[in-house]
Amino acid sequence: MTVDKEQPPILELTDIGKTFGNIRALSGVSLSVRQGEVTCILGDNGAGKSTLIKIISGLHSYDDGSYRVAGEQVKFASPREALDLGIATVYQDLALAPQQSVWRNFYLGSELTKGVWPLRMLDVETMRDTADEELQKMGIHVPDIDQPVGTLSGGQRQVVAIARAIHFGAKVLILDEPTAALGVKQSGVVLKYISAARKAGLGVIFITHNPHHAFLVGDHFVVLRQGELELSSPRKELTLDDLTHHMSGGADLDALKHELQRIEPPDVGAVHELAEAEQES
Ligand SMILES: Nc1ncnc2c1ncn2[C@@H]1O[C@H](COP(=O)(O)OP(=O)(O)OP(=O)(O)O)[C@@H](O)[C@H]1O
Repeated sequence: MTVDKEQPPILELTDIGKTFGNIRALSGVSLSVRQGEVTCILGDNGAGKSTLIKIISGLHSYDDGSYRVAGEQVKFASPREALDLGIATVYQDLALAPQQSVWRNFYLGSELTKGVWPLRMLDVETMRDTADEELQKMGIHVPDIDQPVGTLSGGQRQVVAIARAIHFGAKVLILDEPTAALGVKQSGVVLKYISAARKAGLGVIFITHNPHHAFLVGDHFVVLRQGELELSSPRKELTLDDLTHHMSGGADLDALKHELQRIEPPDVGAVHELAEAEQES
């Protein structure tokens, strides 16, 4: 899909601030998400990533700034309101029922029924066939649509959750550290479906600690540091080295390097002599 840069972003956050008591979790954070693009949000523990996605998905309100969806100012009172505008979040725990079949999980919370009360019943056949069809359409091959979702690999479970969000009309897909608990091969499976979601025209927000994973699929990169923007850059203005540098402290790391260069290195020989003298005495 070609992205029309003149189109307004589907999500636009400007100068967002959030405090919890006297902890300032976010301050002056601005972010635009466009359809057909993957926006990566990176940052260390406590940087504010979760707080930011919880604001975007309607779990938290924001204290300062503005949040627009398709140009309209919003202040969500619940995740349901965000979902109604097509903002879907796939959390790390996936909210799947491990003992239930793949197709049942695909429809979890949105089950189809047939017949009229008092004979209303689950429309098992349609759900089973549609889930199978939808997964295949996205190129997701699960060995058996009837197998419990808990028997799939971590990567396959992630992609079932992604396919489900897309099927139920997500325009923006928020993925909360989907590769964090996965090995290289399984991470590759998930990254492939992040690309597929972008190709399908969704705006994808990919939260990760891993600059290598981000750089494989990202169009725009945001690094948070202690609740503030350390970096916001399109792919064409950035290398993987730049991104890794910003992730590992950026300006602070440069200052430390500079400081270390100024300090005389310790005289290791003198330290040995001192230790020997102490042993002899
Ligand atoms: N509900 C809350 N109450 C109080 N403080 C909170 C709350 N949620 C987050 N914080 C604080 O806000 C800051 C940002 O936390 P947040 O969880 O957003 O970071 P993060 O980047 O997602 O970290 P991690 O990668 O460890 O999940 C931290 O100092 C955290 O302790």
